[in-house]
Amino acid sequence: MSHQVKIFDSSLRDGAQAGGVSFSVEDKLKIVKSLDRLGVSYIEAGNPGSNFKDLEFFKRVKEINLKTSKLTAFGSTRRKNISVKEDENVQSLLTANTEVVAIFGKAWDFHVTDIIKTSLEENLRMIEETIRFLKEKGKEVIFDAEHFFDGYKENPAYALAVLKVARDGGADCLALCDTNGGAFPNEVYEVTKKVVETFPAVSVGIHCHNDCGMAVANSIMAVEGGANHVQGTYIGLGERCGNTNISTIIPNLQIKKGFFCIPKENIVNLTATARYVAEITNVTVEASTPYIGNSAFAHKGGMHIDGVKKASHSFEHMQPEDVGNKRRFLMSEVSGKTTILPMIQKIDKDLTKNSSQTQELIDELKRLEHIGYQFEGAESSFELVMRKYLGKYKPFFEVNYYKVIEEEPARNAFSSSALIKVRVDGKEEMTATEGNGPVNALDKALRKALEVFYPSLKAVHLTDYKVRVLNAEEATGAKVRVLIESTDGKELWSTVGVSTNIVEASMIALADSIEYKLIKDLEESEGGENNGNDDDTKDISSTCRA
Ligand SMILES: CC(=O)SCCNC(=O)CCNC(=O)[C@H](O)C(C)(C)COP(=O)(O)OP(=O)(O)OC[C@H]1O[C@@H](n2cnc3c(N)ncnc32)[C@H](O)[C@@H]1OP(=O)(O)O
Ligand SMILES: CC(=O)C(=O)O
Repeated sequence: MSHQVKIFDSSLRDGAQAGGVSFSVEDKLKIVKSLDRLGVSYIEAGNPGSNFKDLEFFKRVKEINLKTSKLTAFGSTRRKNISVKEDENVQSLLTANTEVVAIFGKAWDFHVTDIIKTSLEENLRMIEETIRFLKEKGKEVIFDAEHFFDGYKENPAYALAVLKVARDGGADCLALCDTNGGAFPNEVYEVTKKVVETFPAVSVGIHCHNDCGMAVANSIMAVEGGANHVQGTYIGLGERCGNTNISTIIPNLQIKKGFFCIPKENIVNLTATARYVAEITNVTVEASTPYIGNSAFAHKGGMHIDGVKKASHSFEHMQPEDVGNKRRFLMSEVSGKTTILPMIQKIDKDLTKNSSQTQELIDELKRLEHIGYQFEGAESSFELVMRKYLGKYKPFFEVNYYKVIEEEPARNAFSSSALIKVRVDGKEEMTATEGNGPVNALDKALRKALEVFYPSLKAVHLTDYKVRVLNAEEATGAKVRVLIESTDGKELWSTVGVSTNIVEASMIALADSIEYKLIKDLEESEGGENNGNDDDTKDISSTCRA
């Protein structure tokens, strides 16, 4: 049986100290449930002495029957010169009524004398008495030795004396905190090893901040030094530069180093949990986050994609599915033929890497990217380029004419109106609509006109619209790239348009989005691929205008 490292998640306490984060009680309850499902040992869910929200949370969390995690309330030792019983913060920890409490106390003599402004002896009493009191109340107590590494560097005897009184008070775990995030892995290893040797009968934990980008490395080195409890936040959120990222530390310890952190069958849920926690927290997980980020297994360089297709471990340290993530191949000007071949073969299965069309299409991809297109994330637009080039394209509609009018001040909620004329199978349809901006008006007008012929478009709507200025030095004359994301409730797809005119760039992306949906519908109804009109046109100019 592998050695256990207990995972202590503080997303809802230290994570809540991150700029831009504000959890509601409902958010906290949802995150508690998902971390419990994942199987972390402890969930430090709030600071009842700090605010009303956390007090309400600790009342309501009783409704949840946790299966694997122990709920933990966080607070400080008693204040100086009062008894523990008189201390409101300590009382609030009891009110929270959790099985476990984590309390922090100063381990750096400078903080004792200059920040909380008391004597070194009183600080030791504050720590020991608070822990003893909480133990007498039947709590499992984790002692967070705040600033332990900085304290140890300046006054090791005092830092160790702090741990000794915590141990004597009955602490179940001594968590060594790199509160300022300035420690380096070799120091963390040496100091943790010394603490483990000095206090062999008690669990030693590690709590790192990421100010030097070392939080995960430092936590690993603490475990190497004998720590068996790691604190952090699930997606690395925390004050300043964040805390040890739990979604990184779990696979590092469990998959790479052979420790037990969470039930084996839950490792596959690491990515979904990260996305869920991020969604509830209302933040975006950095795409490059190890293991669980959207780009953690995304390959862009043509040679890398070629290598991965031949043998995935040529450019991947592990299988993405093992942590519930996915491999992605990104299409761009640094792609090679291998990258675009699957999409080409979806349209024409007889083409190969050596077909002249494959080379011509990769050249076209690079030409379009050179003039400002970006197909990474807008593969649907390039699929249309390919279909047109390969003659596997049926023009579902033509836009004969459009006009957008802006009116300021607006007469009503709509400041813009659009007039559009489309032709489908020789029949013309003209519509006008209003919108809260020119693109909104155009989008509505285009779909309204085309819904007459293609009712399935009623289900399509935009989920994202992004504009990027490509050559800012041209100021208002600059070229812009518009990326839109659409959905029909079943699938998401992205298309792109480029022009010096933002309305035209949007129109290109909107028309591509509709074309893509219609091709998809046709393929579904035919139960296979759309072979279009098979007239070998190589006109791609109506999709991507140079
Ligand atoms: C490293 C960490 O993450 S530790 C946790 C830090 N997290 C937070 O601070 C978030 C929650 N904090 C809060 O809501 C508030 O700061 C409260 C409710 C705890 C305290 O609020 P206030 O009483 O108004 O005090 P304030 O925040 O201004 O100052 C902190 C006080 O705590 C004292 N203090 C700080 N650390 C400790 C400690 N380890 N033990 C005892 N007292 C401490 C300080 O000396 C200061 O006391 P003073 O008012 O006598 O000077
Ligand atoms: C306890 C804590 O959050 C710290 O010292 O960083």
